[in-house]
Amino acid sequence: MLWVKICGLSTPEAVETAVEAGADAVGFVLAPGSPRTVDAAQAASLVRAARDAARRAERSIETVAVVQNQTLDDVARLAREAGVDTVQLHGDEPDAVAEALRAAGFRVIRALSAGDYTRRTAEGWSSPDRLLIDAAVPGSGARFSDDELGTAPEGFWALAGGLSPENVASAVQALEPTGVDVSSGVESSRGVKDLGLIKAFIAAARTVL
Ligand SMILES: O=C(O)c1ccccc1NCC(=O)[C@H](O)[C@H](O)COP(=O)(O)O
Repeated sequence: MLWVKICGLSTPEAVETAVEAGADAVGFVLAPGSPRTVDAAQAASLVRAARDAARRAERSIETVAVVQNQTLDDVARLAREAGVDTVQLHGDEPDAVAEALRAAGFRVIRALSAGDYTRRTAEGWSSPDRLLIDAAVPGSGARFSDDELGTAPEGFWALAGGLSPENVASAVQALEPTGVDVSSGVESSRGVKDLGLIKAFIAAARTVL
């Protein structure tokens, strides 16, 4: 089944809606400077809300801290204080950062633009972590064009960037990712999640076989 992550959540209501509607993962932006940014204490409270909702629904939920070009010490501290399962690296973090986070017990998602992914793999780069292929500016609501992604990854990879309840099914049919990730497409205005759009996105993603 398609893995579905709802990202950039900042209220318990939005977290509970995502979990109850069947999301596999929920993401919290711990990178500074975004209208979606939460601090570690807020993220910890959202992680608890996600786990409580998952317990009530008798299902599991993966909690993800989204970071970008922060130091390893900061990222490890934020992830520990927030109590997340997974760290999504959204910048130019060296592989050693991913390795250190794995050694500290976190799962890692490597987020790359389609162009960077294509360039890196052409140079022989590969990653032991799950991949998320995104537009050039993360969280912008922009889509990358399908031809920017030369050959899709072979293992797990999530498609992100400009997805919405209207386009998620056709995007999945075209690119055949293992998962999808959305933030802007489930917002009524930048940084403000719309509970109806969260439910509509998950329902639309679940129509794809
Ligand atoms: O959401 C942000 O503002 C953000 C800031 C810095 C690094 C990453 C950020 N977001 C990542 C995501 O929310 C998703 O992984 C993805 O890029 C969603 O994009 P979109 O649906 O186009 O908003």
